[in-house]
Amino acid sequence: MRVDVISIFPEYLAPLDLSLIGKARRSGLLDLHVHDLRTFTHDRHRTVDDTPYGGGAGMVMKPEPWGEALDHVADQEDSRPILIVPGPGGARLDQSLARQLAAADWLVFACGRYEGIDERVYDYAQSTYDVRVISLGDYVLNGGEVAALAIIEAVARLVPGVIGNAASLFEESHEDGLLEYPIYTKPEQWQGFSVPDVLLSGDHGRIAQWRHQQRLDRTAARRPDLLPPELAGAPEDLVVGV
Ligand SMILES: N#Cc1c(N)n[nH]c1-c1ccc2c(Cl)cn(Cc3cccnc3)c2c1
Repeated sequence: MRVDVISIFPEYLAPLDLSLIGKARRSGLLDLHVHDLRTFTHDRHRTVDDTPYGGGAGMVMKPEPWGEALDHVADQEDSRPILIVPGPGGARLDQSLARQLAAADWLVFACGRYEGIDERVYDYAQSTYDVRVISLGDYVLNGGEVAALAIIEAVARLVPGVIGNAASLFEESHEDGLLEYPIYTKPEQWQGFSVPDVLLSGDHGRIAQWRHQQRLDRTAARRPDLLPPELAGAPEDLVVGV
């Protein structure tokens, strides 16, 4: 998978050099390119913003640098990439959308700042990109970089080979609609807290059943909205493993 990120703060994307994503880059599983939007300005001050037409607070990102940056990136390959523009008004990222994006060969992220990007950039990009506006959720960030980091991590980890133990993907929260079960490791006793006996039993059938029930209980308690329709609305103590 190729990923390009355009930002006025390219150093914000430095965490993508770390851990599993960094390893995926070094192994060639992830081909990541970060571009400084100011590279595509031509004035002495490398201007990327200006006052909004119609008045209003804050500044708007100028269309010209974005147009040049998006043309430059699109010229790198022959295929039609998905352009992801993080924005508070976008489609909310969830695991289903992450899986959809993980199937793409090429993702391009336009990380804006200020009050946002001139609307004509979205229109201009349609001829070359599959444009998607995506939000992390209903809270306010200062720009698109944090969202891009989250989306890239959520997507890249689904690319085969990025996560060493692919089996671990299947029982994670949100992968199949339920939250994850509690996990424990050594020591057996710690600060007066012990590991549930069933996990020490070696009875894999009982362990699997206990873990499934834990997932149902946790989902009922913390995220009842995620429960399958047949269990939605059931009293918490009646959400019994099915
Ligand atoms: N994704 C996401 C996301 C989220 N969940 N909250 N805020 C954002 C987000 C993404 C992109 C930008 C750009 Cl460009 C500028 N701002 C600041 C801003 C704040 C309030 C209203 N308008 C713009 C962004 C906020």
